Amino acid sequence: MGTWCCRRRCSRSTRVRRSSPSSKRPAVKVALLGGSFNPPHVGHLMAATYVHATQGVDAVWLMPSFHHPFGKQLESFEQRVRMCDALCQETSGWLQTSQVEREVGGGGRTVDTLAFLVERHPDIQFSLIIGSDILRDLPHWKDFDRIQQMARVLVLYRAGYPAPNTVGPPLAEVSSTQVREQLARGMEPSELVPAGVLKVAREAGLFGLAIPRVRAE
Ligand SMILES: Nc1ncnc2c1ncn2[C@@H]1O[C@H](COP(=O)(O)OP(=O)(O)OP(=O)(O)O)[C@@H](O)[C@H]1O
Ligand SMILES: O=C(O)c1ccc[n+]([C@@H]2O[C@H](COP(=O)([O-])O)[C@@H](O)[C@H]2O)c1
Repeated sequence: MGTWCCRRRCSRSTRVRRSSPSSKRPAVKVALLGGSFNPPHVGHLMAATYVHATQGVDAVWLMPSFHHPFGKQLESFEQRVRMCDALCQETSGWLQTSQVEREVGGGGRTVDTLAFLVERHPDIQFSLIIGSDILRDLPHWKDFDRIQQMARVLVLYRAGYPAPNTVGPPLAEVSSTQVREQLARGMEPSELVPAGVLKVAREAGLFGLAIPRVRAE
């Protein structure tokens, strides 16, 4: 019986268990939450927590975009991965960061990422989480029909974006845009972003923040 997680060199102790072909274990269930994560915030954490708590999944993987399909200008992939890792530290280990979009390359289309993951992990059943704000963009997504064949799509009710057939109650009214705006005004968005995520952003001077000076002895 091996263990598996979304990153080859995962340091977390709570990895997703993989069932061997001979065992009768049910398939491992993983929900994917793709996004810019520029930066990750408590809305992402609440969305992932809600799905983990109610939708019968073993793990949730944050999938930061490597190339954003609509060309959004973002902080570097490496720094967004570091911030996602810091968000994952808020959980017992069921939330993990996947760097799969770097591996897949191309235009960052979700259908391509999902096809890659389905082929790589035939023993995992995937769900795809999207917030209800995304519904208006779906006509511009590549092959959304094929996505629905490969994964159960969970549309969460993002506060401010009511839509039919969403799952669950309205989630937090918070966005990365709001966080970036607060940082630009010199405010501390400590109620919107976990402290560990803010620490990464400050130390790396992301979002126009001044890098803290190290005082010489
Ligand atoms: N507060 C929230 N409630 C529910 N879903 C959310 C929330 N914030 C983000 N999401 C969902 O998480 C995914 C990734 O979102 P993303 O990283 O683009 O964050 P964002 O806050 O929308 O960013 P930005 O303000 O930069 O557009 C999307 O499916 C989005 O709908
Ligand atoms: O597949 C597509 O065509 C597609 C088009 C736009 C966005 N997406 C994905 O949707 C997720 C959320 O995007 P965003 O812009 O809200 O950060 C992220 O994983 C994107 O890669 C996917």
